[in-house]
Amino acid sequence: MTPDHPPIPTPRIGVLLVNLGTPDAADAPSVKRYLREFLSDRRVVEIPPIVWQPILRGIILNTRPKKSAHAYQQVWREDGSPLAAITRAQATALAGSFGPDVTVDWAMRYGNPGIAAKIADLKAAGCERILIAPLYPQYCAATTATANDAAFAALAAMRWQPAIRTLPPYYDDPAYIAALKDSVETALAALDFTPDTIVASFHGMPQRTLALGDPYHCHCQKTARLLGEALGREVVIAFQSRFGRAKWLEPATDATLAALPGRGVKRVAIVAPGFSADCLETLEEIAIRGRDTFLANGGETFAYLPCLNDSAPGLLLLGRIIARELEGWRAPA
Ligand SMILES: C=CC1=C(C)c2cc3[nH]c(cc4nc(cc5[nH]c(cc1n2)c(C)c5CCC(=O)O)C(CCC(=O)O)=C4C)c(C)c3C=C
Ligand SMILES: [Fe+2]
Ligand SMILES: [Fe+2]
Repeated sequence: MTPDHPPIPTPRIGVLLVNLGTPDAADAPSVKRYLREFLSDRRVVEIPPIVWQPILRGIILNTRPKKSAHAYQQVWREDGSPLAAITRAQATALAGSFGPDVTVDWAMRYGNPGIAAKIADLKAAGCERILIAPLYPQYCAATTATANDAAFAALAAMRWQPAIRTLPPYYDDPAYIAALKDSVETALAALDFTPDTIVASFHGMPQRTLALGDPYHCHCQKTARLLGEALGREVVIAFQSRFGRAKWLEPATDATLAALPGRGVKRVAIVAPGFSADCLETLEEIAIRGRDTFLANGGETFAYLPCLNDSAPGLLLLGRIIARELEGWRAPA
C-alpha cells in the first residue's frame, strides 16, 4: 500500500437487528420527536402529505405525546424503553454466535440508534457484507419494508457499499412456531390457573392494506393457525392498537377481550406473537389496559404471556434464522 492509501480493515460480516423504534425518554417532548418521525413515514400513514401533515402537526403532535408519555412511564425500565433494552439484549446475547468474523449489532427504524449510523459503524469496522434483520415475523410494508428502505437509503450515500441481504419474514417457519409453542407452554405452566382460551393479538393495520396487496393479514392468520395446531388447542386471533379513523383489521383485541366473558370465557391468556420484543403495545396496551377491559366485562382471571424477547427459545430462533441467511457468506460452523 502507498503511504497515502486509506486503511482497509480485515473483511467482516455484519448482522443488524432492527426493530421499530421508541422514544429516548418517557416524556412528552421525546415522544413528540419520535412520533413526528414515525408518523411522517409514508409507509406507515398512506395519506398524501399535503392532507396528513397538517393533521399530524396541528392535532396529533399536540395531543398524543402527553397521553403516550404517560403510557410509556408505566412500562419504562431502569435501562430505558423495553423495546430498546430487549433488542439490545438480543444483540448482546447473539454476539459471537456466528463465529469470530461476524459482528452483531442493533438499530431502530425511528429514533436511536438509527439504521444509517449503525450501517456506517459496521462498514467502518470492515463489514463488507451486512444482513439487515428487521425482527418482524409477519411481513408488513409499514414495518419490514420501511426498515429495509432506511438501510438502502443509507447505502445510497456510500461510495463503497457493503453487500446487503435482508431477513425474510418467518411467520410460518417451523423454528418460529416451535419457539412460540415452547415459550407459551412454559408461561402457561407457571400460571396458577388453566385458561379457557388463548388469544393471539397482532398489531393491527388499516383494512385497505390487505386489498392493496400487503400479505401481513395472511401472515398473521397463518401464524395463529400454526400456533394453535402446535399447542393442540384453539387460538383466537385479534388485532390491536388501532390508530386513526379508518377501518382496521378485525376482530379488535379490546373488543374481543370485552366480549369473551359473555361467551363463557372467564379465564384468558393472551400472547403477542407478532412482537419479537415486549414494548408499549404489549406491556401497557395488553397487559395493563387489556386486563382491565377483560375484568371489567366479567372476566375472572387474565394472564399476559411474554414475547420471545431474549428468552432461550427466542434466541435459539434468532440464531437459526440468521445463520440460515448467512449461508454462503461465512464458512460453515
Ligand atoms: C409489530 C408490527 C407493527 C405494525 C404492523 C405497526 C403498524 C402501525 N403502528 C402505528 C402506530 C403506532 N404504533 C406505535 C407503537 C408501536 N408499534 C409497533 C409495531 C407495529 N406497528 C411497536 C413495536 C410499537 C411500540 C413502540 C415502543 O416504543 O414500545 C405507536 C406509538 C405509541 C403510541 O403513541 O401509541 C403508534 C402511534 C400505525 C399507524 C401503524 C400502521 C399503519
Ligand atoms: Fe405500531
Ligand atoms: Fe388474509
